Amino acid sequence: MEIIEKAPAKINLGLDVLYKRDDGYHELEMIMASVDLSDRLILTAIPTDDIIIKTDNGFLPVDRKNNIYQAIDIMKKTYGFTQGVEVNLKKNLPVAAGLGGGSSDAAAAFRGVNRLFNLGATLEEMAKLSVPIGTDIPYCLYGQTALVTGVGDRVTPLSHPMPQCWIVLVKPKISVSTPRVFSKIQVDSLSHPNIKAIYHAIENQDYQEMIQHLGNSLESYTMEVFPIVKYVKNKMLEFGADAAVMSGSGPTVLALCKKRSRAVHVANALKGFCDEVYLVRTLNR
Ligand SMILES: C[C@@](CO)(OP(=O)(O)O)[C@H](O)COP(=O)(O)OP(=O)(O)OC[C@H]1O[C@@H](n2ccc(N)nc2=O)[C@H](O)[C@@H]1O
Ligand SMILES: Nc1ncnc2c1ncn2[C@@H]1O[C@H](COP(=O)(O)OP(=O)(O)O)[C@@H](O)[C@H]1O
Repeated sequence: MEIIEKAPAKINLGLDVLYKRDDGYHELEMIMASVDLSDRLILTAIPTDDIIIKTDNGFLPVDRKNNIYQAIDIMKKTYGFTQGVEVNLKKNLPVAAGLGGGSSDAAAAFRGVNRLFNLGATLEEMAKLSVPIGTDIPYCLYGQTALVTGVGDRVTPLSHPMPQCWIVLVKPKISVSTPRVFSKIQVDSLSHPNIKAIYHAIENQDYQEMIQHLGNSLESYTMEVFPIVKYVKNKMLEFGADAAVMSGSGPTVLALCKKRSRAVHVANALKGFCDEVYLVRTLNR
């Protein structure tokens, strides 16, 4: 039997870093959503007690350094199934992009193993198990527009998905290390977006109000170190995006457009500057 799971990219419409916690992590307040650009995992039970990962992306680790491996391993240790698992990973998401590619793959592995062996694990149980692997995984397990707080472990789905729109994702040809960004920021010097305003705009399904408040505390650091990220954001606005904001720790910048024709125009214009340009839709959930 094989199980197919999609691993959609996550975006941060709002990301506020509140303070550094005693455990060394940062307290965050975020509004996150998912888009229709996904990795695909095919999970198959195997008789030997192994976790085997095969992927079309030759740059990814396929051992316990892969988030998928860690997710399956912790589920095996927690729920005690004896069979092994083979995972075929079709990698469509850019790596180290700020789109939660590894985290979403891990979330898909949690869901897939749960289904493959009928473990009966709840979302809450899997989210709790997932935090040591990656603080973005709890959101990816829920996969719907949500207020996310704590280190990323407290997920509160909103009663409405973010208003439908077209999104242009542009990933400059650089990789940004999330741990490095968090180790370098000075919380006192960060900007702080109004997360509550984004939250209420989405609850009111008010696209025009929502786009007024998008923001990301981590932009200032990533843009200072990688000016190309600021350049991409400015070009998106210059070519007519309704709004633009960096996703996560970057380097991907996302542009929101209500009209498809405008999104196509922005995407085509940005292809003149970056290779990795994706025209996507919000997942309506
Ligand atoms: C910044 C965000 C925003 O959605 O996404 P990305 O940019 O990674 O996509 C996330 O908070 C990232 O989630 P994730 O990529 O899973 O990070 P993790 O591997 O858990 O953490 C990497 C390192 O970042 C720092 N970290 C992470 C989360 C947090 N709330 N405070 C932190 O200080 C810690 O040093 C941690 O060791
Ligand atoms: N299944 C996976 N997909 C992508 N990256 C992975 C995966 N497993 C482990 N990694 C590692 O995680 C790091 C980037 O994770 P990723 O989630 O793509 O970044 P981001 O959270 O910024 O989107 C890379 O160093 C990559 O080697």
